[in-house]
Amino acid sequence: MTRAHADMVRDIYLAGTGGRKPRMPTGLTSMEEHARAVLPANAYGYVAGNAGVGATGRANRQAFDQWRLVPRMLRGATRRDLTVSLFGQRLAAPVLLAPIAAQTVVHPEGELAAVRGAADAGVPFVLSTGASHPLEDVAAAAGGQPRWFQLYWPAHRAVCESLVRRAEASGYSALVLTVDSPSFGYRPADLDNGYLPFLNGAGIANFVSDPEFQGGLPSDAGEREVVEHWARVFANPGLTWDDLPWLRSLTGLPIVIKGVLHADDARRAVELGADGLVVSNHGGRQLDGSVASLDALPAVRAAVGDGVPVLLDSGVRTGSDVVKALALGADAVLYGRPYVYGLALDGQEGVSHVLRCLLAELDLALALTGSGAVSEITADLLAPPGPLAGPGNAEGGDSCR
Ligand SMILES: Cc1cc2nc3c(=O)[nH]c(=O)nc-3n(C[C@H](O)[C@H](O)[C@H](O)COP(=O)(O)O)c2cc1C
Ligand SMILES: O=C(O)C(=O)c1ccccc1
Repeated sequence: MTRAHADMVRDIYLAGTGGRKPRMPTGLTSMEEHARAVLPANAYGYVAGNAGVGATGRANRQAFDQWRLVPRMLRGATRRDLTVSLFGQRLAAPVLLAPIAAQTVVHPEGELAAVRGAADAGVPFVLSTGASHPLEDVAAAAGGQPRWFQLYWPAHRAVCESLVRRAEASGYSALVLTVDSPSFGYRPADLDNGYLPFLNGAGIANFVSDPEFQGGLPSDAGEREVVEHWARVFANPGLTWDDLPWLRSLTGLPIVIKGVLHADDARRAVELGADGLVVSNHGGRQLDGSVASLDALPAVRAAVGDGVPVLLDSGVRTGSDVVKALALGADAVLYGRPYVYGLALDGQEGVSHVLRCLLAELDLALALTGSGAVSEITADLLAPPGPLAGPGNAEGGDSCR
């Protein structure tokens, strides 16, 4: 990296003096309202929607808001090193794009544009099993840039193995096994809209392109039969920890378990061969009323010790949020909905714009906390959590969008 990310901010200020404005908003929480204005209501509801009354969605944001950073002065802040190492891979920043299914519902190019935007910013992309494009096509669009594959473990082991082999063959360098969705949560927005993206084909590309999946279908199967077969194969509510050694024996790729919130589950995952964890409540879309991810993080970190990579998602919006997550024990974060709003607004450009904003803000947050490198972010940057103040927070804070 030849220029600090924060140089982008200076460029925008300088451009501003010439009367030019950036085409997209730079406020990372305002992406959402801009995207809402351009998206059909059902697509917006699918992305922004939470489970139940949205209690966990709000809790995710409140957890970030109640921690305050204590900036440190005069430590020298000309250069910041944002890079981190995970599973022997060097990352430009402690940020990856979260797996988000069915992205053609917000932009016709879907994950192809998103992965290109991620590659522009040097940020790894985590592709969902429920992607709108086959994983091989997304790998090709990524060029040489790093990518991980998120696995929803199908009901049929042959399909599971096939997805893993395809991911290996296409250069995905880690598997993210999501364990918090034995079934999808109770999501009123989608239920009210009668909107399930996979029903119109947006989230089943990795299945219809899979030889093992195809093998379970008559050759003349119609659309309805394909979706019904998908519904049988996709979900695996019977999965238990006892299945994990089979996956472990199947692949040499690092296995990262996503959706862990309890210290005992974290320990168990690691005992059974997981290489890393994502502390996540699926952005408040699964069990409404469940604990905020950030609140669950310290106990998970304590349970597995310092040697195991622990990532966090759910509610990360700003550079300061990334600093808070790292200060509380995360090695990196998954960035979710905001990049999908960028995708909705301007495809590949929109995604890279959102990431440039995030990395610029993170770079500045390091400068302003007197941290020369990500490794210098420690718990002593945090003030004890205090009560939330201000009219916005009195109503329950930002919604988690
Ligand atoms: C529209 C949408 C689709 C998602 N699809 C998946 C998925 O296919 N697999 C998965 O593991 N997580 C999925 N997630 C969860 C994200 O990976 C991540 O945990 C969540 O978005 C974090 O919350 P945030 O975006 O509010 O920060 C999805 C989230 C959203 C918003
Ligand atoms: O909406 C989700 O959270 C999700 O995980 C998903 C997965 C597959 C298809 C559609 C949504």
